[in-house]
Amino acid sequence: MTARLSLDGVTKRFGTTEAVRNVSLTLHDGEFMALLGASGCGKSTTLRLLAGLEAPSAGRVLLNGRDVTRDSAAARNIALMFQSYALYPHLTVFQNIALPLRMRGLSAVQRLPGTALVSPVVRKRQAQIKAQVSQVAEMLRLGDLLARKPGQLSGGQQQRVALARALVREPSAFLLDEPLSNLDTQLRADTRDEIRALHRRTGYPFLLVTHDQSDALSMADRIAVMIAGEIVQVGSPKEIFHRPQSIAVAEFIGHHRINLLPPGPAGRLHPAGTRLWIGIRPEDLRLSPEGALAATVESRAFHGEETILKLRDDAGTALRIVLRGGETLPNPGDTVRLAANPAALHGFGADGRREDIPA
Ligand SMILES: Nc1ncnc2c1ncn2[C@@H]1O[C@H](COP(=O)(O)OP(=O)(O)OP(=O)(O)O)[C@@H](O)[C@H]1O
Repeated sequence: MTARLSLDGVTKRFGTTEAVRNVSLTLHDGEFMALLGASGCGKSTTLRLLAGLEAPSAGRVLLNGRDVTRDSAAARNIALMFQSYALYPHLTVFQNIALPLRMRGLSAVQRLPGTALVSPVVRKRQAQIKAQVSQVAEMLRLGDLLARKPGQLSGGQQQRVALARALVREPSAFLLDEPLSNLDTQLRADTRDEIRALHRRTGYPFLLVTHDQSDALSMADRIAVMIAGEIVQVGSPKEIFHRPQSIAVAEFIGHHRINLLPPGPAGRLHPAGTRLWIGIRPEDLRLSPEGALAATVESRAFHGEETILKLRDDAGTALRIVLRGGETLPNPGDTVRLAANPAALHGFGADGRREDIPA
């Protein structure tokens, strides 16, 4: 795969705040990458550095292998979409989408009303713009809405107009900053599909910034996990979920927070001879009379399709287990035994890094 857009050892400081620390990251041709991290970890700054809206304090930005660190955002032609759609309310959908083409393809004088009547050049260019807008509008199912103003559109439709406006520019890459955060659950699911489909149809490299792991896990080919200004792991959604490279990533990923058992004697869930922290996801633990780990139930919460038990093991460690079957549920105060498939255990050394658990 060809590298399209990269950060090479980039650091960005705002006064004494180091928002982005020595980040190297490559977005390849045609791939869909998610930049995932908690609020304030430096995701938006990373996008702005890529797009050319911020200059790095150190390091380089590369576009198609060329150093563009000092190039303007306009020269890079990278589409950057924000949480808010930033459409012009007084312009129609057609005019909003056509705007970047008009700015690029017509001079200030040629953009004046009426010039098409007297100039064949302007007429020809306007016909081209109309064709380009129609093609993109069709792709995003906006064909019937071209005469409306943004105020007459739903949130999802406004979002599609913003995508269309970015798309007509034929950008080098698409950077999307939390595009789903203003949407309700159903619209969010539809827009996820929309963005994925747009990516497939256009083949542009996409980088999606999100704090929502479900968005990242469900949409991206690769995920870059960012914590406190640093990229701590890059991998496929399955790798990130099943093989987190550190306790920090393991705790960040997963619908339910992973259980962590401190190093302890063999037995319990610890294999013989290890001094590792053992991570086990709440959905990977099960109740079993022969289970190696004894624990007391502290609370039980029914959530419809699943029940969450909070427990404490005999070494005092708090644990959670998610039950989805129809088993008889223990009550608070009961002592139970827990078992886990050895393949579901994650081992971490004292420095928090992943280590293989000896067989
Ligand atoms: N222009 C700025 N001046 C000073 N500090 C800034 C500036 N922009 C960002 N920061 C700081 O840099 C850090 C990273 O901010 P950034 O907006 O990149 O995070 P984020 O991960 O995108 O957060 P969110 O998900 O909340 O948007 C924060 O501590 C923020 O306060």
